Amino acid sequence: MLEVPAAQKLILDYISKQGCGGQKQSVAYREAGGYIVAEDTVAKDDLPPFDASIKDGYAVIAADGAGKRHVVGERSAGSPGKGCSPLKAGHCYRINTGAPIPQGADSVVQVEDTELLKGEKGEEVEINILKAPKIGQDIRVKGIDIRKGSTILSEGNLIGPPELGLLASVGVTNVTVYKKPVIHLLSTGNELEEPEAHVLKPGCIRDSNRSVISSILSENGFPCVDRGICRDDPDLLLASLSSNLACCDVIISTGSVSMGDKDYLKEILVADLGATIHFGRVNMKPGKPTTFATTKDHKLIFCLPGNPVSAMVTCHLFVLPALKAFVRSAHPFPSVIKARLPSTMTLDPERPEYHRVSLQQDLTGDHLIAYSTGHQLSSKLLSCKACNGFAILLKGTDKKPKLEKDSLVDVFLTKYLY
Ligand SMILES: Nc1nc2c(c(=O)[nH]1)N[C@H]1C(S)=C(S)[C@@H](COP(=O)(O)OP(=O)(O)OC[C@H]3O[C@@H](n4cnc5c(N)ncnc54)[C@H](O)[C@@H]3O)O[C@H]1N2
Ligand code: MOO
Repeated sequence: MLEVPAAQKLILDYISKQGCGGQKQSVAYREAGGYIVAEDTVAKDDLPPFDASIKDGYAVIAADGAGKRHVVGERSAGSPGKGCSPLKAGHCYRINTGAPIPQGADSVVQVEDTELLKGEKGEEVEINILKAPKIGQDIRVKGIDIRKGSTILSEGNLIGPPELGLLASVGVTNVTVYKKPVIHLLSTGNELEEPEAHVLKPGCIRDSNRSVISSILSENGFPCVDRGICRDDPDLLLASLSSNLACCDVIISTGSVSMGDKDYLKEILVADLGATIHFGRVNMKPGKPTTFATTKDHKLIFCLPGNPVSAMVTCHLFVLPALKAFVRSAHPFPSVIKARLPSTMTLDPERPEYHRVSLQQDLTGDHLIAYSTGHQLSSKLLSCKACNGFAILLKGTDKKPKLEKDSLVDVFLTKYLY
């Protein structure tokens, strides 16, 4: 039975050795959120494209020093404003934040450092500058934020909100990214019904795994195709797997991988589809029966355990890193941080455990506090509610059956902390 890090390494090694993924495509920048940049992207224009005022105030000639100025025009953002002659000594323009600096001006004085001396018909005529201005004061020079031709996004960058804003601000409306895998998701089990089932048939339960997994994937920028529920019937399973494999890069299934007499998946994968099973058991709780297989044409197949918590945990630990490696993310694994236990925690005597925790700030201490989400039964999805990480706990031994209060543990982050 493989340990979790060895299983993770095996998956990523396979993806990199067999060259799974890594194909490039051009996408409209409005659709590019969640993609990984495949080619360095350069700015088409300077930002700002002209010298601009940082303050609402007056554009002046610094050498004129403090004292009186005649107001000869105005400049507002996005419009030419009034007056267009180059600024002369003793004159100034009224200017707004973001407006172009008029020709001849070399400094901006914020309105708070001036006083109005004379106005006529609602127009300013003369002002007094209270403090001698410095050259360049409150001017955002052309290209200071981004230089035309400079690299704004590099290969490997994840496109999120600021990256989209960068593309927008320099007019790059198409970007080359790594293609996302086509992912097909299915549940297996005779007992499963759709969540909409009003009254459950005897012995049946509602399918929650597809909802959880498709949501984890989409939260991480990977849409998937929902292929519904497949019954525990070898012919149906084979037909479903074959038709899915014909048009996807990755299959994620849940259920049917343990030791039951209806757990047909592994057998079908090997005997009927000629797939290779790289591992079929992992030394972890939950998630022991997690199975990773590949076809001859290098499609990835993740058969996750049916138990809802096991499916969720293994999706985070194995599927997401694989999908991120497929799109050449520089960071396929989420961060692991140290957190403090607020109370004693009993260790599982059989397997290393990925214990669901809710990380919370401790205003007095130097670490986050990892509160257990309660009973850790593999079926109990309530133990995943408000969980933002998994505490990685070693198997308990006679010598060390539990961790003491205040112990520091490694926590695998599954969500950003707000
Ligand atoms: N003899 C053994 N039995 C089991 C072992 C073992 O080592 N030896 N391992 C156990 C562990 S650990 C797990 S985890 C489960 C996983 O089994 P399967 O992957 O074959 O999953 P199923 O048997 O189909 O389902 C398990 C459980 O989860 C419920 N389920 C399944 N699919 C869904 C779904 N889409 N939504 C909600 N709930 C689902 C299902 O009804 C079962 O209760 O095997 C143990 N057995
Ligand atoms: O491995 Mo199972 O996921 O413990 O219930």
